[in-house]
Amino acid sequence: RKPQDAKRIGIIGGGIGGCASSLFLRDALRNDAYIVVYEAENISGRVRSVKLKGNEYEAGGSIFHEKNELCQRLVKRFGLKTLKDEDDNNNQGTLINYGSKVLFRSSDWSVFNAMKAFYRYGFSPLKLKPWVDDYITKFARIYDLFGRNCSYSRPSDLMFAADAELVDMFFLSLTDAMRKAGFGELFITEVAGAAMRVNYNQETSVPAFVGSISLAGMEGPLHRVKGGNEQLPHLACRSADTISPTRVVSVKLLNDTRFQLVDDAGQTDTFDFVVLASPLVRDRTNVEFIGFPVHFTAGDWVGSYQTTVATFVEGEPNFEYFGSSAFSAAFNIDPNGRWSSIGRLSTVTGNFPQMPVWKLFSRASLSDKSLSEMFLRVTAKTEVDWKAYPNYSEPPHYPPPFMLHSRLFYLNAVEWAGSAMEMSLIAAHNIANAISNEILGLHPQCPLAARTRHKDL
Ligand SMILES: CC(C)=CCC/C(C)=C/CC/C(C)=C/CSC[C@H](N)C(=O)O
Repeated sequence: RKPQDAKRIGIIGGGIGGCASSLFLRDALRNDAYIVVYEAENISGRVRSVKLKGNEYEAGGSIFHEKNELCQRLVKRFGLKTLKDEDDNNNQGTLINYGSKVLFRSSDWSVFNAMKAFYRYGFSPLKLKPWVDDYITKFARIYDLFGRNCSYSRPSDLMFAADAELVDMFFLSLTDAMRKAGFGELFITEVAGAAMRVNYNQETSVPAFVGSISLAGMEGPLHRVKGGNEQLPHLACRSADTISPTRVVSVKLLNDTRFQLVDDAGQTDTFDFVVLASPLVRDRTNVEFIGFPVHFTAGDWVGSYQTTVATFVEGEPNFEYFGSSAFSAAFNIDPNGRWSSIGRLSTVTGNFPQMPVWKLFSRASLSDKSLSEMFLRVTAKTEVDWKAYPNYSEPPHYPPPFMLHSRLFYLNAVEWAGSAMEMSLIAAHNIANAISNEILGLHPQCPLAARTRHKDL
């Protein structure tokens, strides 16, 4: 094709999903596409590190699972290395708390610990890994589907094509799914509760799909990119022809095949395909849609996002406040607790600074008074406050479609199944397959989608 014939693709949002969409589209379409990524704030979005006293720490999307193939492939492709997110050799134990009451304490997986875990939770700890691994294996069939160029118009269709059981997990709470699988009540409340709190700042009443992702994020093996996860979106975004440092304020349907985007600098551009790679958030009308059918603009797919505050503190914790002697990490399952989790951090290069640095997650900003109760000494601190994840206990109760309208895709729909770096890459790959199949006239033979079974989707 001549450059002027290249299809124009506008990507709204330069987080890991938007940047990966650009990369996967470039892979599939080479010079047949002209790609613009709009990002007014920072490329890499919620996959970001913060600086404290000259060192950098992961502040947002911080880990991926060893079996997360798309993350692994990008790491390899960009010539990066990973750090295994394993305990440092100075691990001083992990606590599960209800406020300042310690419910369970582990030091490492010694025989003694296994006995303690058995005493409190029975056989449940032994069941966890096989249960989570089974879902990870089912989930991994997505990579075969992508290898065949398959794409689906909804997250539930994609999951169903990988394995029907994955979709069943959208309709059960984590608590119910774990009960059904024979896990004990105390284990669900405390261990699954701790996983949900540290990964999503939410409870086990959320759908089992995101719940099992959160357990996978506790079980591991887990990795992160040496030097910082944000390198992945930054390097992926190099595949775009233009990065526009502006915010798209409206998407207008010009006719059935073209869209007009207007940004906050007043620039207008037209595109053949649009990828919305930014969450549709209630009370924060980020993009106006003009000229679309009414059902599209009714807001059924707009949800609320959970505020998570990450506070980074260099200092000495007041371990007594957390009801214990020294520890490396603690999770609080009290739903009204001031803090959700606290853990000692290593830098993005894997070093533990001499003066320990701690990351606290909470639902609201921690006042100086609270911090002075939690720490005997604070020598430096910084805070990142963001709408980190969907609020899974509020609508939409199952994920919105990827395809909002012919040739208009919503990447962050996938977050309503589960929010994780790999999930954004999966949505990006699915959308890139859909767009490139249409441009190249490909019609791959793909397994059936969910609606044949789940009529309500
Ligand atoms: C369906 C299941 C059980 C797994 C799917 C595979 C998958 C997406 C695993 C991801 C595990 C993981 C790294 C979870 C962390 S959750 C969010 C976290 N706080 C972060 O992004 O840093």
